[in-house]
Amino acid sequence: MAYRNKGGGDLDTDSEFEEYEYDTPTIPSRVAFRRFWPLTKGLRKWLLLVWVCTIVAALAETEAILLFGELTDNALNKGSLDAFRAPAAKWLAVAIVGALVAYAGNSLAAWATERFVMRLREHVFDHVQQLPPHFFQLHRQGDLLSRLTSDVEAIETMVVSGLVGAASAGFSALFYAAAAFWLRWDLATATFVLAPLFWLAARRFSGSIKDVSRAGRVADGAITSVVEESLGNIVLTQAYGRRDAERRRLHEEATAWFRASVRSARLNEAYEQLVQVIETVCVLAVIGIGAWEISTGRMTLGQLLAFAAFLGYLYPPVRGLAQLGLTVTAATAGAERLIEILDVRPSVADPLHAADTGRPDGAIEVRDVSFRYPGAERDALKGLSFRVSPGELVIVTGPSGAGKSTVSKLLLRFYDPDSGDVLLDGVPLRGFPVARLREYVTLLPQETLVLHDTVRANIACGRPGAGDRAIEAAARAADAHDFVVRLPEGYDTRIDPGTARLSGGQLQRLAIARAILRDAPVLVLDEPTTGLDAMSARRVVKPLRRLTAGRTTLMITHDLNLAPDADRILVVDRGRVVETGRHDELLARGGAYARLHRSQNNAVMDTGELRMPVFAEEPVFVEEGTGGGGEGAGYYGYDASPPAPGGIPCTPYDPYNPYYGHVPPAPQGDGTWPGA
Ligand SMILES: Nc1ncnc2c1ncn2[C@@H]1O[C@H](COP(=O)(O)OP(=O)(O)OP(=O)(O)O)[C@@H](O)[C@H]1O
Repeated sequence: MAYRNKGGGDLDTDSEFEEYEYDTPTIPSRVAFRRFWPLTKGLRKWLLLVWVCTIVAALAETEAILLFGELTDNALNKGSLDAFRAPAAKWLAVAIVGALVAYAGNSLAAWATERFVMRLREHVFDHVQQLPPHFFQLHRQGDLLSRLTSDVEAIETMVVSGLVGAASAGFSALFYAAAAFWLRWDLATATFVLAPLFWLAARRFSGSIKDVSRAGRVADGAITSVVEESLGNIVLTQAYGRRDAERRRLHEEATAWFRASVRSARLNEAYEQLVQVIETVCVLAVIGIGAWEISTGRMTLGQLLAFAAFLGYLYPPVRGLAQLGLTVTAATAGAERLIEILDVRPSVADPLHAADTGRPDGAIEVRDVSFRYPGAERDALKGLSFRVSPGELVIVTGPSGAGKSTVSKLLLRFYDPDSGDVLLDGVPLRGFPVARLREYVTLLPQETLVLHDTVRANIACGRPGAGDRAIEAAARAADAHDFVVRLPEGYDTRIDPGTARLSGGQLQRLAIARAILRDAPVLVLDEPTTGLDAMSARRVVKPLRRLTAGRTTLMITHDLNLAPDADRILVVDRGRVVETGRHDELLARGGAYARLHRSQNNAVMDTGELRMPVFAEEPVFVEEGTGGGGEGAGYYGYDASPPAPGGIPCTPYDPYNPYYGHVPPAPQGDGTWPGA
């Protein structure tokens, strides 16, 4: 698969990387057919039956035309009603049989092709779902949508026209031609000499039609992308007055589509008109030769009319066959786009012999792992090594782009390392079937993923088949039950990915409930508090602690407020672990972690109120030495627990308490917090 840089030049920055897109390979129609042929398994017998029906229907029409010749010569020419009855009855019977068979054949053809299209859609969809994350960064979502919808429909056209239309046109042309030869071989030969003209005309147009169809499909994908991206970013569009810019973007893609559509219509029309002219030449040739034959008495008028009728019937299938080439060629442009996707291989595969481990304890070892994203120029991880014991909570932190999220992708086996190994309970992850591994390792991603379904289904997707009690228990443990029951339909309230019904923090608590229900021995939390305001972040801390208790947890975070809770902290930089230890050890060491911590704290302490709880829990004044509220010397804290014996009075540990670890300031005269 070739990468193409829209701007040209070498691939060197990430943003440039995003600009890359795949070049759709061009393939001949027969290769496209061969590629999708296996999907017709089980349907082929029905296709054969469709063909039988087509043959019978074409035979019936041929017979009807012969009866028309007979009627002309015997009944019309002689003006005899007696000579009319028998052929007329026969014609009617043949027409009824032909109609019934054609109806049955066409209905069966529709059933078989729609079934095929359904299979194809599911096949492509299923395939896309296994593709690695970078594939989705390289393809715009709108383009993928258009491939899964309109390009699949193009294959439908290919199948309907290719398998059913070709058979129908082919058999009809064959029978009408045979009948025409049977009637008058010399006349038939004279007219068929002109038949290759149809084929030549189709050939002349097919290349251009394919090009223009391909351009149309690409433009169609681009339009869907622009619309989809624009609707997804509607707030940005409206708030920053980007309507004109968005309109221009749509206009550019729509112009490409407009050009392709107009050109396609012009090409098709030109082809149609050329074929009309060829047909007229053929008809004139037949009438000329026929007139001469009748004048010499070698042919009756009935024969000439029947012959002309055959030609009249013959041209549509012959034209159809030539046109069909064009239709199939155009549809192949859609097939190419699907094949391009089907050719992308998932980055990981199930092992031939799966490890038979049972539920693991959750010991993780990352052993000298190096990894580079496909198409990237730099390693994301370089010789990364660390271990996590069962039940440990390890925080992975470090500067942006250090490789933290890449670790989570390797742990869930979105990718396998290029060298080194990731092991779970001593077994390399490659030894686990992907589905089983993901039962053992649960990811809580940064963005909260919501299904278009009820709250209940959104929690239950952590463990399909979970009962209502288990769902409710998980929701309670995630501190979600109270707000869920206040929703209009409680657990049956429908939510969707863009829901405004629930806040970011509430959605995060639903995600925690889902992870609690999944009950995996290993958890990977990717920035669990990022994107949440201080209040919401504070509210997910308790549920997070319940979730991580007793599980091996790798928490990827920039939020060092959570760090004192961790058994160990790994500081990752440029794909390697540069420091490891507990929060206080690392602070005392004064290295990379201390710098990160300082920069974060400076940023936060500058404003102070960022970490100030606004209304959730009233700070209480704790009298020194008594542990109770009251007047006199003491400190402000979030609960009434006594200060550390002999130490500086300070609030009990709470990552979101602005005065945690500091001597609290004196209350102001009006009872408010200083700086509030
Ligand atoms: N799909 C991708 N293709 C190519 N390079 C990638 C891809 N995803 C990430 N990278 C690169 O790999 C490196 C590590 O990325 P990663 O997302 O793991 O960093 P991170 O530490 O999680 O950063 P952040 O804290 O900003 O999320 C970065 O240089 C990034 O640009």
